[in-house]
Amino acid sequence: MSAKVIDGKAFAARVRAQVAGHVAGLKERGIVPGLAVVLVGEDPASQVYVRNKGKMTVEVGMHGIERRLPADATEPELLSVIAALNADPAVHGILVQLPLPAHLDADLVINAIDPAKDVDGFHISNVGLLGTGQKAMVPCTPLGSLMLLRDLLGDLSGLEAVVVGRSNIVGKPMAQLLLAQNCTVTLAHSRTRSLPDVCRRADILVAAVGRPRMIRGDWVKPGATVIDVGINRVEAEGRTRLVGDVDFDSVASVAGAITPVPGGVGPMTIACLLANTLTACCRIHGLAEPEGLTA
Ligand SMILES: NC(=O)C1=CN([C@@H]2O[C@H](COP(=O)(O)OP(=O)(O)OC[C@H]3O[C@@H](n4cnc5c(N)ncnc54)[C@H](OP(=O)(O)O)[C@@H]3O)[C@@H](O)[C@H]2O)C=CC1
Ligand SMILES: Nc1nc(=O)c2c([nH]1)NC[C@@H]1CN(c3ccc(C(=O)N[C@@H](CCC(=O)O)C(=O)O)cc3)C=[N+]21
Repeated sequence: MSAKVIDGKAFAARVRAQVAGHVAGLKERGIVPGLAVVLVGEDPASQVYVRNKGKMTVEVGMHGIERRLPADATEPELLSVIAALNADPAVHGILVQLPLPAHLDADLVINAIDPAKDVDGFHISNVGLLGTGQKAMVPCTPLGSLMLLRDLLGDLSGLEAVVVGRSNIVGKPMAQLLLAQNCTVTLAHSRTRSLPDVCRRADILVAAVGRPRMIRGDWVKPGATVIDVGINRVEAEGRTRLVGDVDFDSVASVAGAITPVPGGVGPMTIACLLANTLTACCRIHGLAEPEGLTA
């Protein structure tokens, strides 16, 4: 192996420590940032994410709120929970855990969140603000990935970036952020022709596909920086473990740097969720925003 393994876990701990420092400062003014997480149903993978988020919210000194609804909750029921959180002055961030059960319209639900409290950055207002280079709430996973890239590479201007996956929650906002950093961006997906050739052009390769170990060493330009967003549960020897969308061993022998799974982008997502909640709280209260925690 030749690649540097990017320690997202350690970086995320530093981001959380910064957030905690700002939260302590706000407390002296009598302000406690509040993050509300809305869960519909009992998706087991979601439960882990929610538990980790809850623990870290309290750790940085924020107020954590959880609203659980049964899997068969109706749209009006869910919308009324969101309306109450929008109106609650103790709540500065609202996250509705995705995916929602199929009978609920996710776009409608997300767009019911007050954009100022939309710490996922999924509301159409925030998507539009990001796309036009205006101040927005930036989706956590792309924001965390960008922080790792800037820390490692500094100025990203002129670099070839290839993002594999075009979801609204990862691929598209990741491409927007890289474009704003003056990368030459290619957004690849399931209809992309000659995907290995496209990937081999990349100085920065971001994998957000949801296919275990799809991207292999011979798809990667020597020295490239590889960000593996994928979180896939696979069965091996009777146990489940997490693997990314990147075949770590073969890619690590070619790449210049790579994020591991677990311990890469995942912890950064949670750290950025807390950073976004802090940013939202400062904006709502008309206070100066903390530096270095936004895109
Ligand atoms: N680390 C973290 O914090 C987070 C990790 N994740 C993980 O990231 C991964 C992606 O998540 P998400 O964006 O929500 O996934 P989606 O399923 O919403 O999107 C997957 C994307 O990958 C594309 N794709 C699927 N198969 C192929 C293929 N064979 N070749 C090329 N492209 C393909 C799809 O293309 P098309 O549009 O053409 O169908 C689609 O654009 C998952 O593993 C998820 O668990 C997600 C969020 C946060
Ligand atoms: N509205 C919404 N916003 C999201 O951001 C969102 C979502 N819904 N639905 C689910 C996906 C997935 N996601 C993860 C975040 C952190 C880890 C994470 O912390 N992973 C750790 C540990 C994982 C473990 O060990 O279980 C790691 O990779 O090291 C994983 C996955 C956010 N998502």
